[in-house]
Amino acid sequence: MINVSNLFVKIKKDLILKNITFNIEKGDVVALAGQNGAGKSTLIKSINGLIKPKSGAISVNGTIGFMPESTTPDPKLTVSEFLSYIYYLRGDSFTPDLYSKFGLVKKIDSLCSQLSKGLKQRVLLAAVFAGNPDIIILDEPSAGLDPQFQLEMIQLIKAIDKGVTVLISTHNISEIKELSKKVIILRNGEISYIGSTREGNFYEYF
Ligand SMILES: Nc1ncnc2c1ncn2[C@@H]1O[C@H](COP(=O)(O)OP(=O)(O)OP(=O)(O)O)[C@@H](O)[C@H]1O
Repeated sequence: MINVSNLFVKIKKDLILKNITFNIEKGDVVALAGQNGAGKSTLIKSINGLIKPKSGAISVNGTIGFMPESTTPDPKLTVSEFLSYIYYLRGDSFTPDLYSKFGLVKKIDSLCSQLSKGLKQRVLLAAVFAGNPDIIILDEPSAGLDPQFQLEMIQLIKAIDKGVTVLISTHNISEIKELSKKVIILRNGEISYIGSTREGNFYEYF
C-alpha cells in the first residue's frame, strides 16, 4: 500500500532522511516513532508528495487522508461549517452520525477558535475521513493533549475501520503498543528499528 525504497531527502544543505526502505501492507496500523528532529514529519510529508526526494522511490496505492502536525481547523468557521467544507472539497457529505462518533454533538455550532486543543484535534480527525480514504496518515495526533484526551484519541483511532491502512507518528510508547503491531523508528534520519511492537524493548532504538 505504501512502499518506500532507498529514500534520501535533502532540505537546504542537510541530508534529513537517509536510505529509508519499508513496506506497509493494506490494513496495517503502523507507528512511526523517533526523537524530536529524527525525521518523522519529513518522511510523512514525502509520502504525501509535499517534499520532493533527492533520490529513491515512494509508491502509494490509494487515496490518503492526512492530519498534519500542529495544525488547527479554520478559526473563523464553526465546527459544522469547517467539516461540511472539507467533506465538500473531497466530494463527500458530512453526515450527523459523525458528530457523535467524534464526540462533537455539543460543539456543532461552536467556532473552531473557541474549542480546546483536544476538541480541535477531534475536529481534525473527523476531517481526515472525508472522501473515505484508503490510507490515514496522522502526524502526532495526541501531542499536547491531556491524558483523558489522549485516551479518547487512541479509542477513536482504534475504531478506524479494519482494512484502512494507518500510519501514525507518535512519541508515546504506550500509544504505540496500544495501537500498532508494527513500528518504524527513525534516529537521525535513518531507520534504527523496524518490526513488531510485541517483541523486545523496541523503545531502546529511539
Ligand atoms: N524546512 C526546514 N528547513 C530546515 N530544516 C528542516 C526543515 N524541516 C525539517 N528540518 C530539519 O529536519 C530534521 C527533521 O525534522 P522533522 O520535523 O522531520 O523531525 P520529527 O521527527 O518530525 O520531529 P518532531 O518530533 O520534533 O516533530 C530536523 O533536524 C529539522 O530541523
